[in-house]
Amino acid sequence: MTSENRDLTPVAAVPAAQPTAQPAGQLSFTKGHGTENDFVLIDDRHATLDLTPAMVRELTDRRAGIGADGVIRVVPSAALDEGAAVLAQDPSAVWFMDYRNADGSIAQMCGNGVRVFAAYLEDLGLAYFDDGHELALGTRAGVRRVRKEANGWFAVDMGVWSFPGGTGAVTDGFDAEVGVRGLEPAGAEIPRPALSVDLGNPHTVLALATVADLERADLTHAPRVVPTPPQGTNVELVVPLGEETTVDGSVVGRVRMRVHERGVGETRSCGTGACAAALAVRAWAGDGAPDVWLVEVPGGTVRVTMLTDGHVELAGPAELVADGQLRSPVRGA
Ligand SMILES: N[C@@H](CCC[C@H](N)C(=O)O)C(=O)O
Repeated sequence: MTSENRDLTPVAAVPAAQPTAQPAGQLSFTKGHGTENDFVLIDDRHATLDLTPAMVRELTDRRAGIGADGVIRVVPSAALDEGAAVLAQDPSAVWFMDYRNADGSIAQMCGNGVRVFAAYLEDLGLAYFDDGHELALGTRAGVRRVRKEANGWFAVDMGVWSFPGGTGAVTDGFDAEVGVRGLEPAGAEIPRPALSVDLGNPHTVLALATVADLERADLTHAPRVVPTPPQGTNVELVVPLGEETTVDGSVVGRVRMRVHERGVGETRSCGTGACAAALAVRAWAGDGAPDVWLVEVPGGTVRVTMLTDGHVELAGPAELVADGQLRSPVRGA
């Protein structure tokens, strides 16, 4: 089939009598991950599922449920209140990534999730990436555009980023403080200067001196951020690893990162967090710092590229690993 004659029209507009993708009492799912940031994916193309926070907690439970860092639901943009702004921005963004953290909370954006969502849409036959096709999709942070690279990675334009502390507040490179357990002897938790970065969702980046410091950090407890962000924040601990020249002569920066995610805890990767880490380290490095950064996380490596229009691009793998069906209905109690 060529790109000209594909019909990827969402089915939100079809009459209610059409069969639903998720019949009552059953829930089919797919499990996927992006650099080991893992998700339960649900095909709700007919927008029939009332996904409650309690259901999300049941699904993501690593002992009593399927287990994941979050849940991602495929739903037509036209079926959600938040989808109206997306469709006004780009009418071709017909599918919406309804992302939930493992604790049931809603987040505006998930960078690894967007890539896995794109792979899932492709697997469902709801999107294609051949012929260099770029997919527009809806998120709570606005429209995101995704393309597939020759190596199978997905590259996402993550939109406009900012340092919410403002240029004045970050002239010395910091606008917050973060205390992390495990860094100081005898349980002390000394606040260290950090930088807030907005990727549609909130991040606070703290630089550490050595990889040994990074490994010593205890992220079983949420780092203490001051001032306390009203809606919480994701905290990235980073160690800049320097710059290297690639075979094509370009210079890339390298960063090692661990993350404590809002609404989840420590995860093995965070795509928006990787963008925040690269943006912060690049700002701290000053003029002449590279525009391309490889961010090493416990679950793999992603690439972050500064685009010319004030946007940032995230690229990395997306894997679908299993399809399944819940044996008992999700109670959502
Ligand atoms: N893992 C995601 C971020 C998910 C949302 C985050 N926990 C929040 O609450 O903002 C990513 O890959 O970006």
